Amino acid sequence: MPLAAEPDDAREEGEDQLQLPTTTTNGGPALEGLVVGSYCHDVLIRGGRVVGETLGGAAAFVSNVLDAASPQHDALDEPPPVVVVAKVGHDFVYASAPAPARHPPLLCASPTTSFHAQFSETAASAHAPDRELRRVRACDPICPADLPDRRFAYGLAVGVAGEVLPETLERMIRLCRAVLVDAQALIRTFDGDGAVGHVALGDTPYARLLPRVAFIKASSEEAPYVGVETARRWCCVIVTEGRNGCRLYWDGGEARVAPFPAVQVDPTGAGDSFLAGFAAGLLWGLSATDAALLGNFFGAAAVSQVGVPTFHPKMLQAVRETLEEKITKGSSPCINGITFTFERSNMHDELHAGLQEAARLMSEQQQADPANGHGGDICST
Ligand SMILES: Nc1ncnc2c1ncn2[C@@H]1O[C@H](COP(=O)(O)OP(=O)(O)OP(=O)(O)O)[C@@H](O)[C@H]1O
Ligand SMILES: O[C@H]1[C@H](O)[C@@H](O)[C@H](O)[C@@H](O)[C@H]1O
Repeated sequence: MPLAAEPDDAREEGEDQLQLPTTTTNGGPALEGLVVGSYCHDVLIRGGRVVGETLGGAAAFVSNVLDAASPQHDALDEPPPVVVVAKVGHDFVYASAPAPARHPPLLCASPTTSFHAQFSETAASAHAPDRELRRVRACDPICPADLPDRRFAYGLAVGVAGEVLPETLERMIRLCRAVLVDAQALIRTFDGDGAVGHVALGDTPYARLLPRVAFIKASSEEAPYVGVETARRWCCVIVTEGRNGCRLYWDGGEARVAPFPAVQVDPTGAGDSFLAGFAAGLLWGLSATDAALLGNFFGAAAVSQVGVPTFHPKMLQAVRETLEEKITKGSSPCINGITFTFERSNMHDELHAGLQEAARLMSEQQQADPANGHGGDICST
């Protein structure tokens, strides 16, 4: 399978002079990540009433998880760096929220992207959306020239409003050893009213880039537009299934990965947090199927709070201890290898059990602080 495990070698003139990732004190390459996608304003509406206004944009959820869950570098005692390329307007109201404060966006003359999420009064089903999204404002797209001129260990293309242009994704592929893509960045359409729809990936200019992407993640609703059977010939496809966990499809195999229990108060950002947890799992050296456990864990954490979640230090400590205990010292980050391992390892079930313990701490935290997440339950009827 042509996984882009090395920086893409079809480079443009001048790109050979780009700075390679700096090396760490132990001689290994610094696993710097590149996240591309804009922050946005989310307005949550239910029964015609605004029930929440939050920071949104996949980049906010993704960087929140990567900062919390990436393995710490032994020598530096801090997670490897993540560079976020996001755009907002002067009207952006969340500049001091933790994720944008750590990863400041580029300021544009156009307004911040804004979504209205209309929640259904009835429970969602497997393939029916739990909310209808409308893009009411759109910031400028992110262009290739907005990306830093250096190489990264991995990249996440996580647009929400069509801001990751095909040429920007192509540039990411050139700069990053492995690129993970959220299908929502590629297949969303917006009608005159801003209502979000989907187009078949095969009919977009992104389709030709798929063989140079390592992983594409889609929700069950988006999966038919991605075309799992075709896409899996090119890269590993991950389909998230809400409270049922997820499935992985690669050329020659597939796996189902069990979920973690959660009391869902707001589904927003579940897919974003899943993808970041999955990437963090690869950084820890897990196989793709094992890394999806960490994806499911952070997806469950996201739905337990309204907006971008806050992780309790005890819960994060439990996650780290589980990973440190299960992962053999010296195992190299999967994302940094020549090829990826997809199959579940023989410690998959133990890893699930260890993370389940951390999930228990998370739900205790939620019960102790029901207002956690800025204002209650968006979902229940
Ligand atoms: N109710 C839930 N309970 C436990 N885990 C959940 C729940 N909902 C979502 N998750 C976790 O989050 C992952 C992503 O969820 P989902 O499939 O709903 O993505 P999505 O539709 O892209 O989400 P969003 O668009 O809201 O970000 C799931 O694969 C699962 O691991
Ligand atoms: O903040 C959310 C979130 O990033 C979702 O993943 C995306 O689907 C929405 O468009 C966005 O408003």
